[in-house]
Amino acid sequence: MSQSPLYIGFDLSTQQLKGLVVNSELKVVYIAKFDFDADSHGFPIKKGVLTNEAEHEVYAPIALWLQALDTVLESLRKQGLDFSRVKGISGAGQQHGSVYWGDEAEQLLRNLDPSKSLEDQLPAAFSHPYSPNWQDSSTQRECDEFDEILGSPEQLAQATGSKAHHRFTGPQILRFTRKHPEVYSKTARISLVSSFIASLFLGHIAPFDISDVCGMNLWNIKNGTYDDKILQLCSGKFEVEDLKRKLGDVPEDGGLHLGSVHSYYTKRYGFSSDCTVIPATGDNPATILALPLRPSDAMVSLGTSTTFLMSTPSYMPDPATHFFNHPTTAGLYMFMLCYKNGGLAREYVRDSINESLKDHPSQPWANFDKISLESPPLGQKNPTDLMKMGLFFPRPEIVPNLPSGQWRFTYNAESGDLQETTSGWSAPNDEARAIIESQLLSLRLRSRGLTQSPGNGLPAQPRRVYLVGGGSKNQAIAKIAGEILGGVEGVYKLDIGDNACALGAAYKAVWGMERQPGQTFENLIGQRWQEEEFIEKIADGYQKGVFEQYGKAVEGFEKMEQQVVQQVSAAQGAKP
Ligand SMILES: Nc1ncnc2c1ncn2[C@@H]1O[C@H](COP(=O)(O)OP(=O)(O)O)[C@@H](O)[C@H]1O
Ligand SMILES: O=C(CO)[C@@H](O)[C@H](O)COP(=O)(O)O
Repeated sequence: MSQSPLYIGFDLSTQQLKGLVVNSELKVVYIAKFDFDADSHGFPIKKGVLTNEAEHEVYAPIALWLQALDTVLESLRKQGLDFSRVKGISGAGQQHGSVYWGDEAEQLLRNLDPSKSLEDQLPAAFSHPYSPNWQDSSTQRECDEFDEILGSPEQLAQATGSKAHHRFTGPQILRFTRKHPEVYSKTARISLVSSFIASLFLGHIAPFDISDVCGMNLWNIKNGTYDDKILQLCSGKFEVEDLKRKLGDVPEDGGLHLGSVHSYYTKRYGFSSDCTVIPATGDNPATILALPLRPSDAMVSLGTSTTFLMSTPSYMPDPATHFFNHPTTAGLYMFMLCYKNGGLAREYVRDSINESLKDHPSQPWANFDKISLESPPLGQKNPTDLMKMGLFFPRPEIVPNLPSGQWRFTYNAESGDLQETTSGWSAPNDEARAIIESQLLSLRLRSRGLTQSPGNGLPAQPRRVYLVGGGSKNQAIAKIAGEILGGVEGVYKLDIGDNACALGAAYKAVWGMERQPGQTFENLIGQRWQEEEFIEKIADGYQKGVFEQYGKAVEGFEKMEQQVVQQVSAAQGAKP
């Protein structure tokens, strides 16, 4: 029994690298974490990234991730992991980030020396030492060009699953060709963060993953190929064939055996030489693999970003949302909403509440949670009071596309009257519940086309809402999520809380290695899944009355967003 196989999932996210080990029964046996700000040395980063505010650039040093990988493996060894039992490795990478490899990359990867660290020997493999981060918003010009190339943002979304977004890899590459033309011409290959993780383990450059490639604005989802017209645009003044070589092929099978782990890992850590690398995917696609998700379920990932995820057989792209190929199952898609102002925006409110109370409790969220739970929905002490709602964006937002700023409104649900005002607002306390509500109302507004009535005359809503990511520990958020999003069976959290994407990546490795011919991910994981052990109900879902009241608030919220977008466009002199 001691030799039973183990599988590792790595999660290379914005603020940390995690390694999580599971057995064939899907039980977690080891977890190691490297927090970029707290545990790294030699990088002047904040929250995992560097910024160049003048150009709205956000990027991460790649050498930091190399330091993190050896440290996480070392930590697993110290915990007693017998690496020889590990039969498969997969990973989850923050989406859209790109890694630029130079001419010597393949040779350096092939000849990794186990007596040296990755950080000591790989920096020369990169033509550029930084990876543009998903929080970057430097590519407005390129996004405009991408949105036009097929005729409209709608047509780009129809082809690639998304309209152009600042963080998407295609616009980022086009900007790179303009800002760093010499470096681009010296770049042999481009990886996503996901394929970068797989490459480090393989000892050569791994292909893109079938789901994560959809985060580039380059892949035609229905045709299953790169879109030639878009590639032509993306290559800028360079040859399109050269860009194709840099990007490489995209295998369709998310469980493909890419090859065995490089001898660096067998010699340095004791991995078995038959340990197999399975394609790593994006952190959001990996998150939906952390449980056998049904098409009627919703997941909300409360990480640095907030994302809303559903698995669906319907491909219904729209400029306000994202569709990706499902990471394991052909014919299914992942629907996603993504917000930049997630965890860090909530932290600002949390910190200003602690500051105003001059109270810095050991559990920093204690005051924020207490105040949110004591505040009535939408700030309405009486049903006739005006609803309070706002937008809280310390960083430029994705949906809606707005610059950083704060806007506060009151809304009369009976008359439809909406007023921009701070009167009646008591800052910062009213902002605690308001920021949670604001983020969740936006999710409800944009996902309502995908939910259905569960029957018995109930309104359309998810069957269950699963919360994952760092914020899933938060009781106040869970309660308000149930009130706003509903969920006939309730709001749940995974037993492993904020490690869902690493877990999904580990499950992907289990499936890749142990599946029978033709066996789907859902079938294999569904058979081994132990609901009572793996998930916990943390809040009620649908509650009659409050759900309907929030339904009225969604109408006001939509109006409020439109008004702010118009105001900002008018101020910028652009059309809305
Ligand atoms: N108790 C809590 N309540 C609300 N948010 C929390 C709590 N604990 C952690 N967080 C949030 O979780 C975020 C990190 O989540 P995580 O999923 O680990 O991040 P990543 O984006 O790096 O994957 C932090 O930004 C923090 O604000
Ligand atoms: O840009 C997106 C998705 O489109 C982000 O969700 C990134 O994938 C980073 O996620 P976290 O670090 O917050 O997990």
